[in-house]
Amino acid sequence: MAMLTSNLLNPENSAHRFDDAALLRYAAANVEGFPPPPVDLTVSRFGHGQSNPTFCLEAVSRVFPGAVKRYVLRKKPPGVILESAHAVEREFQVLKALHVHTDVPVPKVFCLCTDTSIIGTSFYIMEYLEGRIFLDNKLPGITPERRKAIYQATARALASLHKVNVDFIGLQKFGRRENYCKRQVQRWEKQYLASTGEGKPDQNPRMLDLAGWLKQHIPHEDSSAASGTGLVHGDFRIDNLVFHPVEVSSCWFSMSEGMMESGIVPHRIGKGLQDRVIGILDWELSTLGNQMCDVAYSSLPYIVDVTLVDRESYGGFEVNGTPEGIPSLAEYLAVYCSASGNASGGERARYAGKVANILIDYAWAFINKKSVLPSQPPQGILDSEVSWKKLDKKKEDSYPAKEQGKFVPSKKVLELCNKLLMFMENHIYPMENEFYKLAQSTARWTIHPEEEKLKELAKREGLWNLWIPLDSAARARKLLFDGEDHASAGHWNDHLLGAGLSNLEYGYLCEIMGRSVWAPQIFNCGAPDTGNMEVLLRYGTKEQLKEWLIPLLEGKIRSGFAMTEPQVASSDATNIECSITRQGDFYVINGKKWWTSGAMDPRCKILIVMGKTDFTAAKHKQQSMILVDISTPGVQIKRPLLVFGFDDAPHGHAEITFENVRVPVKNILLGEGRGFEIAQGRLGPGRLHHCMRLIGAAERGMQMMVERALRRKVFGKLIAQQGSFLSSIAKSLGRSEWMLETNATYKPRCRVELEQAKLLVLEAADQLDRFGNKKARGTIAMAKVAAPNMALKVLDMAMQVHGAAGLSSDTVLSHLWATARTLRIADGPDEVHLGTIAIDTVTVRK
Ligand SMILES: Cc1cc2nc3c(=O)[nH]c(=O)nc-3n(C[C@H](O)[C@H](O)[C@H](O)COP(=O)(O)OP(=O)(O)OC[C@H]3O[C@@H](n4cnc5c(N)ncnc54)[C@H](O)[C@@H]3O)c2cc1C
Repeated sequence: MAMLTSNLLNPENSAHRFDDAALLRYAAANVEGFPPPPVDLTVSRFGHGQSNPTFCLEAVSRVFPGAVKRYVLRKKPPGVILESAHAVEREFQVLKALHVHTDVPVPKVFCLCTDTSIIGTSFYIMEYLEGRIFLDNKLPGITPERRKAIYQATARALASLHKVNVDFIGLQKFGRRENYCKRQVQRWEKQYLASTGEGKPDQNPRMLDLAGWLKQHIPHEDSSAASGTGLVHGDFRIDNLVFHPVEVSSCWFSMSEGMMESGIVPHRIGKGLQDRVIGILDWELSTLGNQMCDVAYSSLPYIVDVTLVDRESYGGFEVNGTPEGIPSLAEYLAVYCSASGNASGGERARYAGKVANILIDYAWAFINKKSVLPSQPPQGILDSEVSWKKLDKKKEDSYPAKEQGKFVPSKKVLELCNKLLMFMENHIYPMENEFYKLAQSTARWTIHPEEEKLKELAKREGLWNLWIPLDSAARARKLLFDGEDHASAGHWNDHLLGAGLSNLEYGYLCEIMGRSVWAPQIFNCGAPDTGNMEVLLRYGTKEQLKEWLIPLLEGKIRSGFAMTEPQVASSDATNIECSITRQGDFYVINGKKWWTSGAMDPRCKILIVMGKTDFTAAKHKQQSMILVDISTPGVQIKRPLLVFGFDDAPHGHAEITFENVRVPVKNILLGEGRGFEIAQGRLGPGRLHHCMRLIGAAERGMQMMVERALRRKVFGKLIAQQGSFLSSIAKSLGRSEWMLETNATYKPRCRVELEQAKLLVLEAADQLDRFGNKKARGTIAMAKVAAPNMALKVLDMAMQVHGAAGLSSDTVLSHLWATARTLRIADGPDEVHLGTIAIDTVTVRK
């Protein structure tokens, strides 16, 4: 049975009696909303738990006696204790950071008092959470259905805290991330040795063997501060969680307009939030470190049962049977994976020696087991909202190495993929809301400070300028460093000229970046900068490279590409009218451009402008490209343009006029009349990147669609379970195609189209690497048609499954969709690519 929080209260323990008057004065001054004096204060102690003593303060206003307010006070134990033990200050710090900056369920903290004159030790006061606490992890007296939900909620709560990015909530110095397991084992061993032996309980040699084994089997990632490290609770178990207080009983009816229209009888839907965790308690052992330790510790009931009764077997659920409804260990771990993304006395202390020996035995038994997870996904898990598809996806996402095949990433690329996936999970997705918030505020045309910090982090992690193809990097290196000091060239090799990847290799990485509209720029891989840098790398002079390419490669400035003009059909670049006229040592530019992406960005310093230097030359020799410093007199940004209402702040798409803009002759790229040639070069790799990103956007849409379908119930069933039922209903009613599409069939269909498009994009990248831009153009054109059209379909279905939320700005779907839609025009209209494909096909046939 569940205990309510209030059932765990005992009358105050004399060892912890306070000076009520001092405490009242302190609370009135420091606790937000504390009843004004005169107040009667009752202090009772929570009986459960054995760490920092914890009390309930009940404040009753004498003026309004009905107004009872409850708070929780947590303090250090009285008497002399180790400096580092019972650090309520740290608990306060972590709770505050989590409550203010994240959705992790924790009580709100009001104040930390380090003045020992108030109650004798440091303490803090926090919100009182009335809810259910399950002291027995077998959940006796609970229905199987609720047991399942409770364990799932537990796994999700753990995942939520593990997803926290400590760098963003001020906890980056909360502990040392690396060598957590190693330090833990060393500490246990030391404590065990100190508490056994002469005059104390006997030493168990198997414990020493166990410590030795553990030290030899520390997971290799433990030594680094990267993957799998972050905030660790340190004591995560079900009895440290407060669940929503309402017992399950209520159901309610809902009838949407759609149901009324279709005449479908409403079903009982939704069982509410009763099994939601509303508070994770007891943060005394929290720190930064290897989060898998929390996962392992929370799985302990499956392995060993250390409740305080004598019995024959201390085996956990896996030995003595899992109580009906409680998911298997594999299922529990699946939910976790899927969602991620003092001892102030007490009975337990008396049993510590016995418990230690039981744990030693079970630890050895567990070590000798082969694997925790079965080779196949657990059956029936779909019913419990968990997506094995998502786990499969995660497997996919971890890019396991294979041995052969055309599109098999190398080990180096695999490593980069895994690093990038981790970066997305840890740094990009958690920041998306923040970035959107700023982009919708009045400060929309400014840069979020975290963006620049993340860029630095990406640089440090070697995830910078990955788009640079080998040949372009080689040219830049030669131009910039030939005859110069090798040390500085070495620095460049390491940091700024990419990772020496081919276009195909970059394809795998670019796809991952495309999953968030905010990601590419963090890795200095965003449009139009990559295309512009590519132009400079291929065609720039040494001087141009030094002046503009270097700051672009460093991510210090951004750039725009100004070709399209409002008054002419710009898909045919021979139409453009902007003039670039030579006058002595200068070119003078006059014209009007629009849709210059990135020009609104405060960091945008340089534009590549396409215009005509000779209106009388041959059709494809009239155009030139020239570098224009955006601050040159005569350059005027007129307005940002909107795409389906998105202005894409702070990046933006600008309308710009050029009035007698004078730029030095040295700014011309490659030479007069070479603009078309450069445009062809720029449209190769740079634009294939769009296709790669679109694959990523579709993957994200697909993943969100699946998650939603497995979570959301309509008419009494999960959307994912509606399959054939609704299909046949839809058919018999002759309803529109989406009804058929959005159910059993949509996922496989999307996947087929996505895989087709992905292979085509990879093929185009491969051809680009092997045959060059010109020969690969037919396949590139195919990819440019296929990718946005596929992404639009997948994202459209994802939006459909999300209902109204899919169309709102509360999910990333509508923005991803809008971006994908622009690319059927912005990347050159489909029709132009189809024309290229036709010409290419005819030429090949001939
Ligand atoms: C979000 C966004 C960002 C952009 N960013 C930039 C940028 O950074 N820099 C820049 O210079 N431009 C940019 N553009 C502009 C983009 O490159 C142009 O819109 C595109 O080249 C088409 O030119 P247009 O709009 O003048 O259409 P038009 O050339 O007028 O074409 C209109 C339509 O005519 C049809 N059509 C065209 N050619 C053919 C054909 N051969 N056969 C059959 N039908 C055809 C197609 O249906 C096409 O959509 C951006 C556009 C958008 C929407």
